[in-house]
Amino acid sequence: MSFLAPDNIIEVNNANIYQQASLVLSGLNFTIQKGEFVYIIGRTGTGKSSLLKTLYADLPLRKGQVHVAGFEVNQLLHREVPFLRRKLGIVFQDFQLLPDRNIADNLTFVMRATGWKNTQKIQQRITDLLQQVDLPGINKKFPHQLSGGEQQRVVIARALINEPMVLLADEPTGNLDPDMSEEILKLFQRINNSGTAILMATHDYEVLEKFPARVLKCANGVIEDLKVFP
Ligand SMILES: Nc1ncnc2c1ncn2[C@@H]1O[C@H](COP(=O)(O)OP(=O)(O)OP(=O)(O)O)[C@@H](O)[C@H]1O
Repeated sequence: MSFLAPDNIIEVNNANIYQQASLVLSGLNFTIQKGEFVYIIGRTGTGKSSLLKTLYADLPLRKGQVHVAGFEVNQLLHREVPFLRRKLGIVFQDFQLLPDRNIADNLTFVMRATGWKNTQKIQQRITDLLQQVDLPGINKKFPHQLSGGEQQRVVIARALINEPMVLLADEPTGNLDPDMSEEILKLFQRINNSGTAILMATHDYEVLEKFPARVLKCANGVIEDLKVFP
């Protein structure tokens, strides 16, 4: 039996991360506290995405223990995974909005899938979320009518629907120019200031310099806790 310390949102103990038969990262030990902002850096192929996928139970953990938002990820049954995902917000590099639905319908789709039933409450939550990401009133627009940065902010709104305790972001600025990236980071800071922990994989050293925070570096099959960049 093991417990998540009350101030920790993520605990990783002696974990190995695999992709198929290959060991990508080994002997991982780190914790992330509630409300922390942490980057994962490392060259391409060093395992940043694989680590995030393990945290949201998209890759099985074969060795070690991982606790995320009160769930022991390595013990989760397949049917329990959605309960973990509801405690998380997940943001990827490619925006992954449904192209044939407007923004309100994109958000409603996820809300209904995660148990929201009351139409009035759904509409109110959409208004609040779009306000939160500085895109009020874009409900009826379609994804292709928005810039990349705007689409990414809608994705972030979608990730915030169920008030996650932690946001996992995989290269969220990977497809954006520097100004748009800065907007996304400012938004992340605001979200973080309101108490949501953020774990963000990135290659973007400009972002690290402008918005310094604790850094976990993936290299040579292990993770080094640099505390702060550089
Ligand atoms: N679906 C997969 N099947 C098999 N091997 C994979 C798969 N996805 C990734 N890998 C391998 O696992 C290793 C780690 O990849 P991963 O995507 O986690 O790295 P990354 O640091 O996130 O890279 P990038 O910055 O390019 O996204 C790489 O050697 C990669 O080739």
